[in-house]
Amino acid sequence: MMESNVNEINNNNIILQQQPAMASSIDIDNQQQQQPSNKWHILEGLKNGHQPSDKKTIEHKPPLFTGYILKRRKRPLKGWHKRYFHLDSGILSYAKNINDWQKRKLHGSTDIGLSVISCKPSSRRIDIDSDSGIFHLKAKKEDYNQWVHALRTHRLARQHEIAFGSSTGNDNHAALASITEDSINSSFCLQQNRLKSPTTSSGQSLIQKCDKLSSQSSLLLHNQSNLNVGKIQEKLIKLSSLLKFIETAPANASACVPCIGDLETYKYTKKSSKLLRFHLHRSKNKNKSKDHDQNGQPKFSLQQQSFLSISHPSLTDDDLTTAAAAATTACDNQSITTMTKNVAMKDFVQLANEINNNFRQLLKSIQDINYNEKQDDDSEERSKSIRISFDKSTVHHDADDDGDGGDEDVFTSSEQQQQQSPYHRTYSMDETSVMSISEYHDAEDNVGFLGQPNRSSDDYNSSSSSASSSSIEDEDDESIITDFSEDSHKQNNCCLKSEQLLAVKRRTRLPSVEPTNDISLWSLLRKNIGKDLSKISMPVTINEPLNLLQRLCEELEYCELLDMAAAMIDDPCQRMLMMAAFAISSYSSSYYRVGHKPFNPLLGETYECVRDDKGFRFIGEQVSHHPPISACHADSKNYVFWQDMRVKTKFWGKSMEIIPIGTVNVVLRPSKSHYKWNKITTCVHNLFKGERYVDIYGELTITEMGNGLNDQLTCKITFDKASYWSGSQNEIHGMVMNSRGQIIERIRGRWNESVYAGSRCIWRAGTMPDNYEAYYGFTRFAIELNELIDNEKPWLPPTDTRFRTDQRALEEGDVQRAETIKSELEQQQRERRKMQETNGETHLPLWFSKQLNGNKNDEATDIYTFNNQYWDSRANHFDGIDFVRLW
Ligand SMILES: CC(C)CCC[C@@H](C)[C@H]1CC[C@H]2[C@@H]3CC=C4C[C@@H](O)CC[C@]4(C)[C@H]3CC[C@]12C
Repeated sequence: MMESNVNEINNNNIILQQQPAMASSIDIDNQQQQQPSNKWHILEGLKNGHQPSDKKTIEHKPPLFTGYILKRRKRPLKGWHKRYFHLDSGILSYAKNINDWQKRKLHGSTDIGLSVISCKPSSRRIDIDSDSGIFHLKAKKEDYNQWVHALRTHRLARQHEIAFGSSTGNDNHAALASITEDSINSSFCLQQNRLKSPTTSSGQSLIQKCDKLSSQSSLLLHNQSNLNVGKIQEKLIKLSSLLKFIETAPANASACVPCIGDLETYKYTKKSSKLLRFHLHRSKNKNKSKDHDQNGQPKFSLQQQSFLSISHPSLTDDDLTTAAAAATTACDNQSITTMTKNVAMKDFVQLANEINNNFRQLLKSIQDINYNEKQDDDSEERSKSIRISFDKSTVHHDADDDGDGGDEDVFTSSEQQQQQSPYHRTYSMDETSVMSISEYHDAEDNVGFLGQPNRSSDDYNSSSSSASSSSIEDEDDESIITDFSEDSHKQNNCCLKSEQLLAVKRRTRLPSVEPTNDISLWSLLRKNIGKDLSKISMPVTINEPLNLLQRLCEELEYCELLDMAAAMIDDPCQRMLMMAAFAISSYSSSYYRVGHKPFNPLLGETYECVRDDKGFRFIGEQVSHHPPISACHADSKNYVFWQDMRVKTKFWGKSMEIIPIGTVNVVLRPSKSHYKWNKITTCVHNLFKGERYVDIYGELTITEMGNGLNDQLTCKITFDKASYWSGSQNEIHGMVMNSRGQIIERIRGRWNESVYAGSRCIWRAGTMPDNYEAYYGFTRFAIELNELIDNEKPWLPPTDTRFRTDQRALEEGDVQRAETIKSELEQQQRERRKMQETNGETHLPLWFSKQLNGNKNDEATDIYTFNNQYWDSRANHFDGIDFVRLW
């Protein structure tokens, strides 16, 4: 039922007709109880026929409900803690305990009318996917049913309130009076904030200002308790109440009538709107005309309806009808409401002005405090003697590097390092910041060189054969390091000494713009709440024309940072900073890439990427199918990089969490230091409606081993969850610690923009190419990854992704062909798997070997290491290799 309705919406067939009243909320409870208890299911939202007069169905003011629930800690895998939750008027807020709640020390709060709630009775889990994040909750046995019931009734009442407003003007006043402090945090504000609607009217900008102010105030309340902010808080509560009232009351006489007409507009815009065809990007003013009427006034009523319908997929097209009908009825009370609303708006403006002035004063005091603190910091920093010994302007490397590196330990001084460096070009960047090299290419013609495919195989043999002989038998990290150090001079030759260097002009745009996507993501995902999605076959239009192996290679976009780190032989701390910047930079491309997912590589698929201009060669292979695991290895004169990764994907109702499991390894050849770090979680919010955005959170810890010194450094980087409270997004902060736990450097920044160590910018993301929104949000480097260069073709194995036909068809914009081929290829893969199973065979990767971790049940911790045979074999045209035919 739900599905068909959603489909109808997606097919633009909104049926404007009344439906008979649905079951009461108690019936819905019963329905819910009939669901299998060991499965996740979603609490149904406002249903057909839930009309304002339908008093039986909607409890207008469900009773306050409070109590303790276990809440999963924000950092993944860190257990549960007991928290006090308070559910009033559809707003769920929580604090550490009841005392804190009474003192208003809230940890968070959300409007559950705007959330998707899913439950799993067998484990008493309740997950709330809200605009302020996902709450994973677990109730006590005796409380579970009551919580579910309370959440359901509050949610219905709240949705009802949002859709229809309170039934009379008086009710609105009552609601206004009864709004408690926590409604300050209501995601009503959050929603405004997230949607970042264009500010065309003064009212709208005030609303945004109010959002900002209330978040700032909460920060101040937490951090500057000695400042007199009580009064401001009071005013903010009032302001927030007014805002809520203004928002929920019908906008004006003309806004009432077009509600139904707007549904038509909605149908139309749905097809054309970039937002709704799941092509998402961060531009803020795109849908200006759609969100505003001719006079530039925001279409509040329409926004609310369409928001409800998509954000709450459980609301059907009929609900829209009902909402529209209710809005029309509300016109009868028009004059009363409009009058009250005008008064409220005046009050709002006055109050906002007062608060503005108050904040100015506060801001000034804080600036004074900050200024004093900064003075202290600066003097401390000046006194620090450790400085980057290497000067960015000295990274001028000559192209005539013969790379034969006769000496064992060639990297003993930074001067020598410069001579040995792989660069065939000169950096001309400001400060130490690193931009995408691809971007640099754009500016300077012919600066990139591709290793000639028919280079002498000796170049490779010398490096990899020796490595392979030792690394296969070496199991522990230490021995791997020894291995690298021993052949480091040989590895220096790896892909840089080419007899004939060929200037390659790489492409700067994809062959075709991304296709429009009108599939119903919701109908695909709704049955899979809480599940790992790797097994679901998705339509090809959800994909971008890159696969996961290529995305792993994309993590090397800012590999210059590794070269810089390698150059800092004598400065472990600065080296660690560069490693940190590199680890952070690998997430930056995700910012514009929320609209699509990469292709899942087929089992045995490989991807190589030889980049002489960047100084590395990369090889990746899909080594396991269930679970899907990708392994990769890259080496350069300065470093070796490898990782294996499996991705767990969880869908929570409105958002999707992507949890990569695996460890990234980098060995810097000159200092022989080995760095390891974990991966962190990516979450795509607003999958169905609103501005889809990606949040990356968790703690990334880089450890250094084997630098030959006793004092081994650790760098802890925290990727903060986007927070309404602090108004922050994409922020990271971290510190480098010595083995005694003393902090020796701090970093901060944003994973999508830049990283600073003190006031020094150590990395900055490259600018995006023109018109990137129409091209999957690809960076310049990403555009280059799937390009099949003629000279390379004869050297690639048949399993190389660049020969994959469905991906190529998608890249060329031929969606239908891509779709047909994709399902054929997946079908063939299933058949191969079946065959293997019946023959009792197991798949063995060609280029990586599995090291069992000893725990049979935990495949996630199996490690795949490079067997060092790929490049040798490639030089011999993969002679004797029996490739699976993948396409
Ligand atoms: C339904 C669709 C549209 C949702 C889109 C999901 C996208 C955003 C997901 C699917 C697979 C994900 C990627 C899987 C693996 C990695 C490698 C990791 O080291 C960095 C994050 C990164 C690169 C993820 C980024 C986000 C990602 C691309």
